Amino acid sequence: MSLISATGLTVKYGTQKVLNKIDMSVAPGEIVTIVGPNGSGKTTLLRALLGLTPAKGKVQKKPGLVIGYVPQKLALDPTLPLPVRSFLNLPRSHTPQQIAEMLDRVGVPGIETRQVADLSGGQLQRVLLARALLERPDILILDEPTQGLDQMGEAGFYRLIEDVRQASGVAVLMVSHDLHVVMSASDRVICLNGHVCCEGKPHVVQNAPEYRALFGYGTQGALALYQHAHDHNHDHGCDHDHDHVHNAVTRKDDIEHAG
Ligand SMILES: Nc1ncnc2c1ncn2[C@@H]1O[C@H](COP(=O)(O)OP(=O)(O)OP(=O)(O)O)[C@@H](O)[C@H]1O
Repeated sequence: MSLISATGLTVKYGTQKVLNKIDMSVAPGEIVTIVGPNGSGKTTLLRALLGLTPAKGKVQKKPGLVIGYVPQKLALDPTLPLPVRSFLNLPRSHTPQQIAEMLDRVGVPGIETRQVADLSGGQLQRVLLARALLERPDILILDEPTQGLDQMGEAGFYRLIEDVRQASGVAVLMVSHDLHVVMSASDRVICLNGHVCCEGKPHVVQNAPEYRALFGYGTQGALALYQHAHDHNHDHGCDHDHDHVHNAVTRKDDIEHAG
């Protein structure tokens, strides 16, 4: 049984349909990454799954599911004094030993007394991850967890996620722009553009015309890093017009079966 699933999930902001009939799920222990261009609805999908954004359709969660959520942005007043230890004790307190062990586990040992506002981007991401993990989640939901990190920082963070999964069996659903790392660190990739353009194992998705139409070899073309042969068939891809969802879903099915 999946931990969390969506069926026909649709979100509108005013008249703008941001998500159209999304079907997706995450199984126990799986690392699933959502990729898609800016504004394609990635954050909205996470928020709808979490019940933070009103949506039509169905979200089903395993009974008693514990979710560890790391949002894209931390809404903290930088002038407010907030040591790491106090931050990690929100919303529930933990023993000093639990906190010390968790900080060690995520690679930032001994920073309990540092101010959250003074942390580097990479340290803050790890503290946010520690806070989510302290809740002993069945699934981590991470929204662009490596935003603002350099390439080394990104790679290190994804290695850490993989280690955490190995050690605890936690499932991971994340949004990422770091396609190069995503492709190596995910069990499954969902390519989103208002609807699910394609999904499957990373190597299957990266060869899908829908994926190439979105990410191609352009500015975000991390694909070029590990695939140099040019394929001339990448023009007919994920349609930005949501009326063509039926075609995209058919294509999605083809890809899944091909994988
Ligand atoms: N609260 C809101 N009210 C109105 N429109 C919104 C709201 N939140 C998001 N949107 C719009 O919905 C669309 C999808 O936004 P979303 O943040 O989910 O995209 P995204 O794929 O996460 O983008 P990015 O990669 O830039 O983070 C965008 O056009 C955005 O402007």
